[in-house]
Amino acid sequence: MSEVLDLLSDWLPNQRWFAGESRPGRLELLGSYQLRASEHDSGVRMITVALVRDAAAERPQTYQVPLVVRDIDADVEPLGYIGAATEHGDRAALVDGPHDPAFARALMGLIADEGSSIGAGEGAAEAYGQPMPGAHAHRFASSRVLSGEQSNTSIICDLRDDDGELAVPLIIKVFRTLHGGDNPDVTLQTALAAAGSLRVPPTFGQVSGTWHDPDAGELQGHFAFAQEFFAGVEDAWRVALRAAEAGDDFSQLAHSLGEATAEVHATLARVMPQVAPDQDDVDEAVEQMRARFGVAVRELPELESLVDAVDDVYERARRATWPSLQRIHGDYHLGQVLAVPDRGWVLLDFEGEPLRSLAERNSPDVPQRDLAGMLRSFDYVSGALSVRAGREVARAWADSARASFLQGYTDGLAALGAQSGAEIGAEDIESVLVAYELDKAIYEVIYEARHRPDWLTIPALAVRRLTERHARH
Ligand SMILES: Nc1ncnc2c1ncn2[C@@H]1O[C@H](COP(=O)(O)OP(=O)(O)O)[C@@H](O)[C@H]1O
Ligand SMILES: O=P(O)(O)O[C@H]1O[C@H](CO)[C@@H](O[C@H]2O[C@H](CO)[C@@H](O)[C@H](O)[C@H]2O)[C@H](O)[C@H]1O
Repeated sequence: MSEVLDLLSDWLPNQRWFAGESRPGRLELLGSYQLRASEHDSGVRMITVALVRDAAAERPQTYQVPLVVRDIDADVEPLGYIGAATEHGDRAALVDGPHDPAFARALMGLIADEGSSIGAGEGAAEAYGQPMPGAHAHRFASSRVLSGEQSNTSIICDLRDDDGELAVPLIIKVFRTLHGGDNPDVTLQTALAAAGSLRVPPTFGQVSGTWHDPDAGELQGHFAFAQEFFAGVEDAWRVALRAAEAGDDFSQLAHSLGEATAEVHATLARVMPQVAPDQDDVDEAVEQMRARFGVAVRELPELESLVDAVDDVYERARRATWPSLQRIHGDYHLGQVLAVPDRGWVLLDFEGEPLRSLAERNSPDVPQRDLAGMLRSFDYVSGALSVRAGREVARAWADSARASFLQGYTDGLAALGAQSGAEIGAEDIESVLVAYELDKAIYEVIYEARHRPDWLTIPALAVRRLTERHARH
């Protein structure tokens, strides 16, 4: 395995989902579990899923790396090729599992058959497949990795029914960074689907498991999540960008997006716990915002000059009456929403902000965090077009989308008879919303500084604008 770990140390930093800042030191193998290859997949010697830890990193992370070991002369998808290693005295090709149909087929089978895999030897991990009650498994036909920037790796599985006709495909998201505890992407979407919500894709099933962490001991978490895939459907980011570029009115779509958001919040409030916040909860939330601003100043020192203005916004929110806390989306933006024909808006990726701890992301939160996320996204549409044009464009478009979205949310809650926030004054709600909008823009400063420096001006300008607009007179 040491040869494989060396190969992975070189390969890992080039992956979009690698969370470290530089090449990892020697990776540590925490455990592994094996999947059985089907007789349909020839030339496969082994399918093993390695759980490796980048222990030398400032914040050590555990990654899930499925590996398909194939004959050295196998025809391998170039994007998935990791390298050659010696296996039982013989050279073999190592393939990143999601890029290999043998892994996709085996993973889908683990879920559909409610299978289990107990790794062998020291540091063995365990994995359990669990189908959603009533989910029907069609026959695996082929698979491919979803392209695009992703924090995880999603595999699209094309399926065939008993008559050999193409059936609705599946998307299996393989979580790359593992944490002990529930992954909200799985728990929230499964709860929404079980409640009959049409605002998330139908759930097919999940893989969860256990592994040993040298610091934390025995951990349990989610490894993969499978849902129906809406083929050929665009996300709202692309729809909105095109509309703004063409100067097309987006207010009806923004209004219905607000209604869909209200529907999801109302369902989550019904099926998951709700908590009335006390002053300690509020203080802690505001403290997290202040801490985040500190991190952003380290990424972009020019923000230091805004410290008093930022604090004014947060202090006003701290003194406000807050709405009930409940489970929310957590990292809501236009890229997380699909416009599905005959179904309407469908929400994806309930994992929460990748830069927050899992414990935070699994706690009841403020619905305004989601509203703020989407408002920031309208600003990003204008910002992305402005970066491209070299001058400010589409600001009126963003303002109109913003107003329609908020109106749609209010109308949606009213239509559902949901009370969230209704007992609280409009001024208090506004103070909380503005604080979360500012907090999200500050989060985006950190995110863009680390991932897309060309876009850093978009949230940086927003921080300035939001603090100016809400400065105390
Ligand atoms: N069920 C689905 N149907 C169609 N497209 C999907 C589906 N799930 C995800 N996608 C596409 O995959 C992209 C990434 O999915 P997401 O869950 O956000 O992954 P990540 O956590 O890696 O960012 C989405 O923006 C969307 O375009
Ligand atoms: O989708 P992820 O969970 O990976 O979210 C992260 O990446 C997003 C970018 O892909 C980032 O979103 C920011 O950019 C979007 C445009 O690309 C914009 O619509 C969002 O409003 C903006 O926040 C997200 O913040 C980050 O967590």
